[in-house]
Amino acid sequence: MLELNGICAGYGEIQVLWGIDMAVRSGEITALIGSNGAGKTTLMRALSGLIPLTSGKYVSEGVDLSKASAAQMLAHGIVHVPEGRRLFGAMSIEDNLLMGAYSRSVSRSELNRDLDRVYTTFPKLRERRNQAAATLSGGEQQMCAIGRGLMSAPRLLMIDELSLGLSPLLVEQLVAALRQLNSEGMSILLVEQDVTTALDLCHHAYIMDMGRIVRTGQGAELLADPIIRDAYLGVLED
Ligand SMILES: Nc1ncnc2c1ncn2[C@@H]1O[C@H](COP(=O)(O)OP(=O)(O)OP(=O)(O)O)[C@@H](O)[C@H]1O
Repeated sequence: MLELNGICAGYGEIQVLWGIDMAVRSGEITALIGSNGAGKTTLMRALSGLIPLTSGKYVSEGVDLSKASAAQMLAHGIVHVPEGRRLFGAMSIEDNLLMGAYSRSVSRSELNRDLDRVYTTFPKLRERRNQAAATLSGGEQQMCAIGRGLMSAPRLLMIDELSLGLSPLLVEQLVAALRQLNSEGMSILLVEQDVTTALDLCHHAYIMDMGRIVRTGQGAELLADPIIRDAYLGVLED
C-alpha cells in the first residue's frame, strides 16, 4: 500500500536517511527496528509529511505522495501516532479522541460509531472517557493516542515506540489490540525498540542502521536468525 524508493531526508544540513527502500503491504503489520538514532522516527516524520524529502519518493496505490503536506498525508489515510503520545493533558479522553477526527467531515452519528469502536478496542478508555488525559497512566495514554489515530480513519496506522516506558502486561494488552485491529484489515507500520515484541507481532520487518535499511525479512524468520538474535536481542548462540 506504500512503496518507498530511495528516501533521503534530514534536518537542514544534517542528512539522516540515506536511500530507504521499503514496501508496506496492505493488511499487514510491518515493523521498523533499529538502535537509538538509526533514523526510525525521522522516517515516520517524513512519511507523515512533517519533514520534506531531499530525494526519493513514496507512492501509495498509484498516487505519488512525495511532496504531500501533513494534512494531505492525513487525508490520504496515513496517520502517525507519535512517540511521547502528545495528548492534550487538560482535555478529556473523549475530546482527545475527537481531535483525531477534526479534519473529517462526518456526521455526529458516524463519530459516535467510531468512538464506540475505539472504546470496544480499549474498554479502559470508555470507563474514563470524561477524565483529563493528563491523569491517565502511561499505558492508558498510549491507548488514547492510538485511539485518536483510529479516529482519523486510517488506512495505514504508523505507531512510534508502542511499548516505551510501559509494563510487560500493558504491552501485551496493546499488542493484542493491534492484532485485533490488523485482523479487521488495518495496515500498521510499527517502530519498536523491543525487538522480540516487534518481530513476534509483525509480518515483515525492516532493520535500520545509520539511516539505511540493512536487513529485511519475515518477522519469524528474523527472530530465528542467529545474527539478528546476537546483534539485537543480546542472545549468544552456542
Ligand atoms: N530535530 C532534529 N534536528 C537535528 N537532528 C535530529 C533531529 N531529530 C533527530 N535528529 C538526529 O537524527 C538522527 C536520527 O534520529 P531519530 O530520532 O530518527 O532516530 P531513532 O531511530 O528514532 O532513534 P530512537 O530509537 O532513539 O528514537 C539522530 O542522530 C538524531 O540526533
